[in-house]
Amino acid sequence: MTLLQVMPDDAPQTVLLRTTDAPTIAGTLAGHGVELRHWPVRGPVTPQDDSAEVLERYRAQVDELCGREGMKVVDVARLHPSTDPGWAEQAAKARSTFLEEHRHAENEVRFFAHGRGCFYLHLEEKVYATVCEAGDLLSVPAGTRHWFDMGTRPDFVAIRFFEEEDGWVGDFTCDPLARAFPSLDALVAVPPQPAAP
Ligand SMILES: CSCCC(=O)/C(O)=C/O
Ligand SMILES: [Fe+2]
Ligand code: NI
Repeated sequence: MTLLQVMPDDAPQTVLLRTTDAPTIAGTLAGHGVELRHWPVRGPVTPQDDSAEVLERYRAQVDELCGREGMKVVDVARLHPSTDPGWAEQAAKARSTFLEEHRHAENEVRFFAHGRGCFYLHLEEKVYATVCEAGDLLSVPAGTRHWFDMGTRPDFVAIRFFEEEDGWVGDFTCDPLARAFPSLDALVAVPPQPAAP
């Protein structure tokens, strides 16, 4: 389930908002220029399905988005749990790549075709932890401070959209704050609180 948890950037244990309500999530993020939309999920993705086939399933939406937003490069980032020796080490290395706060020179546009991951968006003086799941299309404005957690057991397939070949390159802020915030595993382990009457 898509989830948003908002925390002050200087008090990671203080939860200002925690919601799984899709309109509330989209509305809260839209107030900061971040778009969260949904595409219908076109079937499950298994580790055996190749990336070109996954892209082909979303061809119409991908082409429309590229035309509208001037995206020229599309790729598929993915990781699935495996019993292969060395997988845990490979997963930990992949995870650490995105765990430090960074910015990109272009919009970060990602569609989850499978699994989940959490984008932590550092907007003004708050952190918006946004857990995306299959069907979520997130668009984060260029220059937004953020980091990404794929969890200790990464399982996701994400279509990535770039304006330039090197659009994925991050400019790291060297701010260690990311380490103080709840991980993806911790965020999804907490059951949603009932709404106040
Ligand atoms: C879900 S795609 C991998 C994460 C990524 O591309 C990125 O830039 C995270 O900040
Ligand atoms: Fe990023
Ligand atoms: Ni998987």
